[in-house]
Amino acid sequence: CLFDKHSFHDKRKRRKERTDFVKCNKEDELSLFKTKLDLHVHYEFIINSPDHEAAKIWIGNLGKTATHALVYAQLYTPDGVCHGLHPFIVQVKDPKTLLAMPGVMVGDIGKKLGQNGLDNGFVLFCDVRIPRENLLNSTGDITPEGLYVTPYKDPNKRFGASLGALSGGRVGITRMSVINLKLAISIAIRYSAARKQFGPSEEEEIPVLEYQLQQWRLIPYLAAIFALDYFSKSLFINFLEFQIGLMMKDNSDRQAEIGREIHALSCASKPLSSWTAQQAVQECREACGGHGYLTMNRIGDIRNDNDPNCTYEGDNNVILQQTSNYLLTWIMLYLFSGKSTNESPLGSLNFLGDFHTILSKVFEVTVEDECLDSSVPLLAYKWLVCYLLQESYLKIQQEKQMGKSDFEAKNNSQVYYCHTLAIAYIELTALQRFHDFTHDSSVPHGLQTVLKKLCALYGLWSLSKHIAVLYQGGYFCGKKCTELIQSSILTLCSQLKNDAVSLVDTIAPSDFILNSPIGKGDGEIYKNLWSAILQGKGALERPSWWMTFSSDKPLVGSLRGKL
Ligand SMILES: CCCCCCCCCC(=O)SCCNC(=O)CCNC(=O)[C@H](O)C(C)(C)COP(=O)(O)OP(=O)(O)OC[C@H]1O[C@@H](n2cnc3c(N)ncnc32)[C@H](O)[C@@H]1OP(=O)(O)O
Ligand SMILES: Cc1cc2nc3c(=O)[nH]c(=O)nc-3n(C[C@H](O)[C@H](O)[C@H](O)COP(=O)(O)OP(=O)(O)OC[C@H]3O[C@@H](n4cnc5c(N)ncnc54)[C@H](O)[C@@H]3O)c2cc1C
Repeated sequence: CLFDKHSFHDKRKRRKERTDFVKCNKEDELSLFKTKLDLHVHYEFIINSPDHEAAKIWIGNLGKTATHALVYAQLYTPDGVCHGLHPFIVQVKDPKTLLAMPGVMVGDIGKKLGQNGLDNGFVLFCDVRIPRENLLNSTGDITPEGLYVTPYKDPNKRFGASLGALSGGRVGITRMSVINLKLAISIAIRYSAARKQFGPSEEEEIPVLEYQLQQWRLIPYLAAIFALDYFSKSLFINFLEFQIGLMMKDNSDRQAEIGREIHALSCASKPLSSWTAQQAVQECREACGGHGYLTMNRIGDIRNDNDPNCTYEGDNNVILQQTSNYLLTWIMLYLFSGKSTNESPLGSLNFLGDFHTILSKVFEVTVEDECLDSSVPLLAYKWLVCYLLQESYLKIQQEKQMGKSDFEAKNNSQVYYCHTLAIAYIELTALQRFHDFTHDSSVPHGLQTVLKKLCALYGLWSLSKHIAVLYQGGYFCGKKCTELIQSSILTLCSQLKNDAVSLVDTIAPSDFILNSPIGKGDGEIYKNLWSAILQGKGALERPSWWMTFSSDKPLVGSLRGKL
């Protein structure tokens, strides 16, 4: 150490006055890491967490398994300047003993609602020294002379680039949620096709899937599987293109634009996919009646395992704001400043080039036959996004005119405006991509019919949640518009009902993986359920407490009050 003790402590003292954020593994958190970080002249960093509130918790694998952590910390240079969040590799455990390294307090946070196959940990640091090389330096570095250097002029841009790693997780979670959706719907549709209940006469009982209500509850989610499956794969391919650009050190404007668009898309695709799955799993649980509540049938586990997809890698409600910020930047840059519109590299903004024309449109469909096509919800969605974009922008301006700060104006414009805007934008993008796919000549003709129906159903059903805004902005007028959307949804559900089991067979994993007696591919729900129940541990045995209870049983009346 080139600092003498005195000067080192002086620096520590000055640091004490600051509250810094250190994020372990990934950036964010509920509990802040109040940490001090010094650059040592021997080019070591020193990390400290002043108290338990500074503990970073929830880190996947850190509780029991991981030996090294990626820590996001505020980087301070010896001149006292803070350069913002940077990623550091820190060894937290000895790989031979799995015991904590000196100065590191690391442990497991305990049982969670789900995902207990993975340990989540906490960590605190006390004077932990790490070499200068442990700073991952793609967005900022320290020279051998101890100077901070970065290729980014704007600290916010450097911060954004540093958070770019989170996009990959969000793209991944979008797909993970689709998998959960597939599992739950496979179980519920197979069960509903086999489970008979009531009927038109005393003698005849019909499968519950024959009921319009059951179809309306489940088949739109089946359509959502196909739409979101295609969309999430296409997003993953976009993400790969972006990663290849990063690896090839592509510094072009296009590469930077792809990064921003992926960020906007993934911050909304994760909410769309995880919320769709979460709502679907609950619907499936109820659609399977009491058996849906039996642990062995798996729906409870799927619900609990999908649940954190709504929270980790950024809470859905929080990251949706990143998407609406992106869209609002577009409107300010290209619309109100009078510049001509540009096309976004991944195409999700291209339709905004016709912003004014789209806004002047109204719903023109008059008969159900025309409404059974995905081009109908697609047009409506384009109008919806343009309208919500305009209204969100105006709402923020209005808040500012009332004297609100930028921070307050944004916060007060989320509900009914920016939040809905981000959701409508991602639903439109998912629908547009699936629509293009189902109309592509490379798709075999024999499959196109059913895929187009699924696409139309997904579009109409998603759109039906925005009916109030469609009337509010004048796209819909009169009750006929809603009637057409509703009757088309029911017609498509009924048309797809006979294909539902075959469609499930194309997406369900093997019975071994699905692991649900009522969801098995053979449809023998009662045989499978009966067999699983009888094989249950202790199913036919007396309760474990019986012996204790009967050998030490109080006499009847002996516990009665003596007075
Ligand atoms: C394979 C799948 C595996 C799944 C397992 C998952 C396990 C889960 C693990 C975790 O949960 S790890 C922890 C994950 N933590 C988070 O996701 C943190 C969520 N919070 C945030 O990302 C930030 O708080 C947030 C960006 C939402 C808001 O931060 P700020 O309000 O300080 O930032 P701001 O909005 O001012 O953004 C600064 C700039 O960075 C940009 N930016 C932010 N994130 C970016 C990103 N990811 N890519 C590109 N740009 C990004 C942003 O657009 C903006 O650009 P502009 O200045 O040009 O407007
Ligand atoms: C199973 C699991 C695994 C995880 N694994 C990891 C991991 O490996 N590494 C890691 O670093 N983290 C991990 N996390 C933590 C996770 O990333 C965070 O929980 C997540 O980012 C949400 O942050 P938070 O918990 O601080 O929520 P908070 O930000 O405290 O949010 C609480 C509530 O407040 C609302 N809210 C917050 N800010 C706003 C706002 N600006 N406007 C409106 N509403 C707002 C949110 O919508 C939310 O409903 C994990 C979490 C879970 C559940």
